[in-house]
Amino acid sequence: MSAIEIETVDKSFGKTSVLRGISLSIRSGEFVAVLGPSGCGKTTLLRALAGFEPIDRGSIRIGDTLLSGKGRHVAPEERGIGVVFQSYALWPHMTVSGNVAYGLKIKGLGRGEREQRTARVLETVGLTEFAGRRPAALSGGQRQRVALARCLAMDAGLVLLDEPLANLDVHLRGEMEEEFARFHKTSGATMFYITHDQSEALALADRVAVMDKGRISQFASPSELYSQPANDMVATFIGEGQIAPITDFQPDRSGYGFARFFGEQVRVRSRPSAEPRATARVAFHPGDLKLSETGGLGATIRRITYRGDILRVELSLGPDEHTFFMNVPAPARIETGQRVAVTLADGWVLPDPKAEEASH
Ligand SMILES: Nc1ncnc2c1ncn2[C@@H]1O[C@H](COP(=O)(O)OP(=O)(O)OP(=O)(O)O)[C@@H](O)[C@H]1O
Repeated sequence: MSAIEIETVDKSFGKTSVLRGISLSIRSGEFVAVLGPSGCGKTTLLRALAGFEPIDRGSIRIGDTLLSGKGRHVAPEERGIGVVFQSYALWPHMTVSGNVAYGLKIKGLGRGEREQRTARVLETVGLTEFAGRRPAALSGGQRQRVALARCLAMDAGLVLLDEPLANLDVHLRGEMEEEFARFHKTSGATMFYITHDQSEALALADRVAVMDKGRISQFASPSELYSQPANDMVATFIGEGQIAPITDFQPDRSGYGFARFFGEQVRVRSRPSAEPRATARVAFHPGDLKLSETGGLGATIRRITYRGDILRVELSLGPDEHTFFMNVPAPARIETGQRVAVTLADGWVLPDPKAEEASH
């Protein structure tokens, strides 16, 4: 299976620009999730990759083959791409094995090979005993597995999944996440997984492309998105991130530095290339604020929400009473209205947008 190169793809519907200069290099066998708020263009990108949607500009390649771009548009059925939609798209009148074998028949495979291959992929996805059932007699998760089996049978080196878990209950979602991970491992296929659920994206993907208003905001590993967001959108979208102003930022060129957080000196992380700045902004998560017994910043507890193993605490901080959220391990002896001292244990200094612009 070859790598996928999506280069500066634009797509508009009438006057609405939906994809704006999308570029993504996806490695062979990689599990990539595309994550973003509703309407940001995720499905349109998937449809462009699958060949259901012609693009206005740019190109899409698999290996050396140009699929879309420069006056060329390869038809969906000729792209060798498997697609799993949330609505499953199974034939209701066919059995499970009929659904899996159908594509093979169209491909011109003889009966013997069809049956053999169908039996093999049904075993891979654990559906052998359901081979004779019709889709109506299957659970949502089982239908998903039929759709996956179909991709496997067709030897799809690239599998596109559009919100495949959206119709499933929470329990089944967990099981199917494992199923997708297993499928990825055993098939070696490249996976392109669209979702607006970040826990799904972060749990499954090698790299996540965060989309915002038709652009890629950041394309990075889950841990990099979480701990080194490239901009405000990613910082606040991932992991309940928050942003606060800092002053007197002094980086030390090793990826760390010091700054003043509401006047208190804190240690922060930044890009090693970051320059000193009189004012900057720091991104952090609710778990990065800690209650302190030995001094720190004065804060007032505004609200406490019980979340099982943690308490989610809403605080107001600093002279302007900024609102922030902090996680406190439960149980804890704190109450609404209480004055407490907090410290910022970890934070990431957001890159300077002006410096970014200058470097491009
Ligand atoms: N065929 C179409 N004609 C006109 N506008 C369209 C068409 N398809 C999508 N759009 C518009 O393009 C934008 C992006 O839609 P898209 O379905 O790609 O977003 P999405 O990120 O997948 O959203 P969601 O998570 O809600 O499914 C939306 O504003 C949508 O209304």
